[in-house]
Amino acid sequence: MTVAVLGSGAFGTALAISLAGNGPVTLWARSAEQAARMETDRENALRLPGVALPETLTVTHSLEIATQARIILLAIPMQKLRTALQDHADLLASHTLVACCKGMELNTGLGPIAVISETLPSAIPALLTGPSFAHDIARGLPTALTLACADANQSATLQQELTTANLRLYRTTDTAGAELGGALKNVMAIACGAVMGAGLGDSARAALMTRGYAEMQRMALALGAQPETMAGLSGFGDLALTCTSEQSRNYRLGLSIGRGEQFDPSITVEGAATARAVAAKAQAMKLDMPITQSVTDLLDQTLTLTDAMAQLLARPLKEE
Ligand SMILES: NC(=O)C1=CN([C@@H]2O[C@H](COP(=O)(O)OP(=O)(O)OC[C@H]3O[C@@H](n4cnc5c(N)ncnc54)[C@H](O)[C@@H]3O)[C@@H](O)[C@H]2O)C=CC1
Ligand SMILES: O=C(CO)COP(=O)(O)O
Repeated sequence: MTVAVLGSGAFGTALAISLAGNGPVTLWARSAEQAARMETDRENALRLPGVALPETLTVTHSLEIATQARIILLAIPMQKLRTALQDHADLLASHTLVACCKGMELNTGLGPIAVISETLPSAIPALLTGPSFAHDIARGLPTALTLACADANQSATLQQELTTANLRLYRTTDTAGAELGGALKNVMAIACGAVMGAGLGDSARAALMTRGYAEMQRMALALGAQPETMAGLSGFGDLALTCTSEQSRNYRLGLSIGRGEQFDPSITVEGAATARAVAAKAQAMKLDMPITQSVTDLLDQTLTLTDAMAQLLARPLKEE
């Protein structure tokens, strides 16, 4: 077994299903009960109902078994990643660890690659990111993602090993760009959902996506990312998907804000903590990121959507 996936949520299960088409894959579930249920039912009824688990996919609660694999995909939410790595440092050290989360750590402003490097310096950190919904991958629909690893040889090897029949990977060594694209687009998806939920229209959303992309680039380029990465799958591609589809949880959180409805707090919405982390980082870097700041204020309920839109529209006129 070459590959294991840690985290049996929607994305981890979908990736494991797709990778199982290449050969045996182990999916690690944090809960022993869930692992047993998935093994028996051959389905992740909780997060990915209606999709059968292939025979080459084994679900386990034993991290000793899962970490026999050389390549470990970490399908764990960004804000939980550090704890998960610390809790299992002895078993995960020296592996190739491919983070599959999209976000920025709230207390540190770091992305998943930096969190892996800080926590487990002997591991080889990489990132799998880009436009893809778990249900689409699990159903075998065509998907293209970005595999980012600072080491060019590792990046090429991982690209080969993690590409499947329906999951086409592009590679990059620009880990900063890949991380920031995935983190920042979630914030913009909340903004777009809010605008659509409030009935402000498709034109307003297109404006937000475009100015949101400018904001994403402002931070990413200041942090050393390549413009080509931002224009690729992990940046523009994922922004386009997440800001326009109700499959996105970030977008749906925005919709509920725009409609004045409650949102189930148990649903994983990476953009919420990330908006706050990005806003703090932007302030520290003296970067102008008004959409991110508005999303943070909306989430904190210190600003209404009407006032947020009025503020954005009243900003000084400038060149594009
Ligand atoms: N669902 C999707 O369509 C996609 C999700 N992603 C990313 O994948 C990441 C995970 O998202 P989902 O799987 O959708 O979320 P989810 O909410 O379905 O599952 C999260 C999983 O993480 C596990 N987990 C939480 N804390 C943990 C800890 N401390 N140690 C070990 N495991 C822990 C949970 O038990 C759960 O199985 C997020 O960063 C998300 O942005 C990326 C692309 C698509
Ligand atoms: O990252 C995703 C699509 O690429 C999934 O989006 P959500 O986390 O908003 O559901």
